[in-house]
Amino acid sequence: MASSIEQLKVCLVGSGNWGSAVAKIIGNNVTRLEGFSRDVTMYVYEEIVDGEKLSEVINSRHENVKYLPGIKLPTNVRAEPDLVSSASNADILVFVVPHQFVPGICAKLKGSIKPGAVGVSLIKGLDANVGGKLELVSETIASSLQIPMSVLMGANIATEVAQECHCEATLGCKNSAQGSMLKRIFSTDYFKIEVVDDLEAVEMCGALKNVVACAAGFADGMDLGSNTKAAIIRIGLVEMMSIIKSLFPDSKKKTYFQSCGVADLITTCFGGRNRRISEAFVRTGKSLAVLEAEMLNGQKLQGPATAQLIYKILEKEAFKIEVPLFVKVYQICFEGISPRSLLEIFSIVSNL
Ligand SMILES: NC(=O)c1ccc[n+]([C@@H]2O[C@H](COP(=O)([O-])OP(=O)(O)OC[C@H]3O[C@@H](n4cnc5c(N)ncnc54)[C@H](O)[C@@H]3O)[C@@H](O)[C@H]2O)c1
Ligand SMILES: O=P(O)(O)OC[C@H](O)CO
Repeated sequence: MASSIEQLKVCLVGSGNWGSAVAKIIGNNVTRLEGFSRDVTMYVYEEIVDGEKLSEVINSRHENVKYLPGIKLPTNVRAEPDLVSSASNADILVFVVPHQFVPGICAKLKGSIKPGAVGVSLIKGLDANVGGKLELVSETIASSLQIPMSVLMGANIATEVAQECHCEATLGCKNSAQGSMLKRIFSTDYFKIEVVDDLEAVEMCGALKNVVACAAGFADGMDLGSNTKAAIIRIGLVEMMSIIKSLFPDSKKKTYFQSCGVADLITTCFGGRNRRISEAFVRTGKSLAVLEAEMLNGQKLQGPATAQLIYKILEKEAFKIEVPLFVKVYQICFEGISPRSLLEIFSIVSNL
């Protein structure tokens, strides 16, 4: 960490829907908190929107018109299309890009990070290392950039957070001083943060709930009703706990009662894009890739890719756990089996 008299500078690596909502929070917080620089940079993957560069639109109108329209960003948040320039003098790096882009971003940032910088990942997804073993996104970033990482996960539909609806989130952090410091930059009177040290379980919850959301969306697409969706959420939670316990035996049960656990699972199965696209997948018969392109306006899906990774890892490790819901979501997304086969999970479910 930088010395206490230095003003800690924050960089958001990412400027999508969630990145922009969090930029609003951090941009406002650093203007009232002691010890932080007012200047916040936000890395923008440059694109042209209605004939203008998105980074220039954000800097002139203080609004991310593509990914978070209708929400004003603080004027001290500066959009920067050059990744290395945006991040190289930051003390706190907030990673908030779809997980698909993490390896490319880390490769570009390697060697350009300020000594003593710390990172926090808001990314809900998983990675695999060169040996094909599961790797947390926070681990990928930590090992690639040689910085300590924390994670922030929770029931946080970005637009609702940006509209200042009451929300909670879980900060997974192994170092209590870093946890307190990070809590300060994210906390507001409408965004409540709880710090826990069960980092791995917090991050895994954030990634795995997207797979359950796909199952919830398939059920919605088949008009199966609320009771069936509740059963899917329950089974999904049991399977999430089973996967997490198998991979991280020291993980704690109480973590599931944090915002990152049950709460995020519920919100994502009702209000998230993974649910929405999965419903459309059943109703229209179009591919997930086509629906992602047609319906998400540049936003990315995380659930199907996470289902695929988990399936491959469980297969490779020959795990002795039963996760029929996770397997069905993978098979529906990638092997062309009928969404109706999801109903088969009800005859083979495991219990807590
Ligand atoms: N949106 C939410 O409600 C929400 C809430 C909590 C967590 N999250 C998580 O936050 C993470 C980021 O999601 P988001 O919603 O901010 O993003 P998003 O899906 O809204 O936007 C996609 C982003 O990716 C960028 N991009 C496209 N191609 C790129 C490339 N090649 N390299 C780098 N960036 C590229 C786009 O410019 C855009 O900023 C995800 O892991 C998501 O699961 C999202
Ligand atoms: O829109 P989703 O499905 O990516 O979910 C958004 C958030 O993760 C909910 O907390």
